[in-house]
Amino acid sequence: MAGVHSGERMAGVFSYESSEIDWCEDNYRHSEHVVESFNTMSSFIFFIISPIMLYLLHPYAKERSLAIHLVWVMMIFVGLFSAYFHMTLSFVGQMLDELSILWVLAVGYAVWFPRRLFPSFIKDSLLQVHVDFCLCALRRRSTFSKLVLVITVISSVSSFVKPTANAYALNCFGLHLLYTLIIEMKCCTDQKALRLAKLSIALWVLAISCWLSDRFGCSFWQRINFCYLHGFWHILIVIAVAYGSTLIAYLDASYEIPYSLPGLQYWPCDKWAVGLPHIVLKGNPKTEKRC
Ligand SMILES: CCCCCCCC/C=C\CCCCCCCC(=O)N[C@@H](CO)[C@H](O)/C=C/CCCCCCCCCCCCC
Ligand SMILES: [Ca+2]
Ligand SMILES: [Zn+2]
Repeated sequence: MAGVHSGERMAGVFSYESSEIDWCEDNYRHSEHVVESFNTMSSFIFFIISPIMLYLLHPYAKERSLAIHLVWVMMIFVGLFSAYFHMTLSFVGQMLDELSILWVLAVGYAVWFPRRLFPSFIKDSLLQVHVDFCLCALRRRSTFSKLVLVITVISSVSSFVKPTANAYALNCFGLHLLYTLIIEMKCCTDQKALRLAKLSIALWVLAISCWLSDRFGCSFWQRINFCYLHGFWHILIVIAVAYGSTLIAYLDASYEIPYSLPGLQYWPCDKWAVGLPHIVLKGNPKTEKRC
C-alpha cells in the first residue's frame, strides 16, 4: 500500500499544474497541452543566444580556459527546463528550472569571480609557500571553486525545503552579481566597458521589473489584457546575461591574460548601436607567457 502511495506521489510531481507557482499568463489559452504558450515560446530565446555566445567567446575561452564554455552550454539547459516548466507548470519543471539557474550561477562564479575579491582565508592561504605566481593563482581559483561547489550542493538540497522561496533566493545571487560588477567598475576608465556596464544594468533592471510586475501586479495586467511580462523577462534576462557576463569576462581577461590585449566588440557589426558583445584578442598569445 505504501508503495502505491509513493508511486502516486512520484507521478504527482510530474503532473500538470503540480507546482505552487502560476505566472500571470492565461493557462491553456492556445493549446490544451501547453499551459502557458507565450512563456514557453519565449524560453526558446536561450537556444538562439547561447550558441552565438559560445561561438563569440571561443577565442577568449581557448586562451583562458575551456571551462568558460560551460556557462553557455548550461544556459541551453536553462532554456530547455524553462520551456518544460511553463509547458506543464509541474513541480519537477519548477525544480529543474531553478536548479539549472543555480548551477549556471555557480559555474559563472567559479570561472569568473575576480581573484582579488576572494575571501581572505583563500587569498592568505598560499602566502607562506613560495610557489610560482601562476600556479598560486590557479590553486586559489581551484580552492574558491571547491567552496562554490559546497555552497551550491547545500543550496540545491535546501531548495526542496521551501520551493516557493527559491526564485527570490536566486534573485539575491543576481543582486550580489550586480554589486560585484559595480565594485569592479568603480576604478574602470575604459569607455567601452563603462557603456557595456550601463547597458547590462539597464537591461537587468528592466528584466527584473517585468518579473516582479508579473508576480505582484497580475490583476492590473489582466485588466488591460496584457499578461506577457514573464515572457519578456525571459528575453531581457538572457540578453542582460550576455552583456553582463561578457563584461565580467573582459575584466577577467584584462587581469589574467593582459598579454593577449583583450578588446570589446559587437556582433554582427561593431558600428551598430545594438548587437552581442564579445572579446577580441589583439595580442599574439603564442609568443607570450601563459598562466
Ligand atoms: C562573477 C559571476 C558571473 C556570473 C555569470 C552569469 C551567469 C548567468 C546566471 C544566471 C542565468 C539567469 C537565467 C534566467 C533564467 C530564466 C528562467 C526563468 O524565468 N525562471 C523563472 C521561472 O520561470 C524563475 O522564477 C526565475 C528566477 C530568478 C532567477 C534569477 C537569476 C539571476 C540572474 C542574474 C543575472 C545577472 C545579469 C547581469 C547583469 C548585470
Ligand atoms: Ca498562468
Ligand atoms: Zn520563466
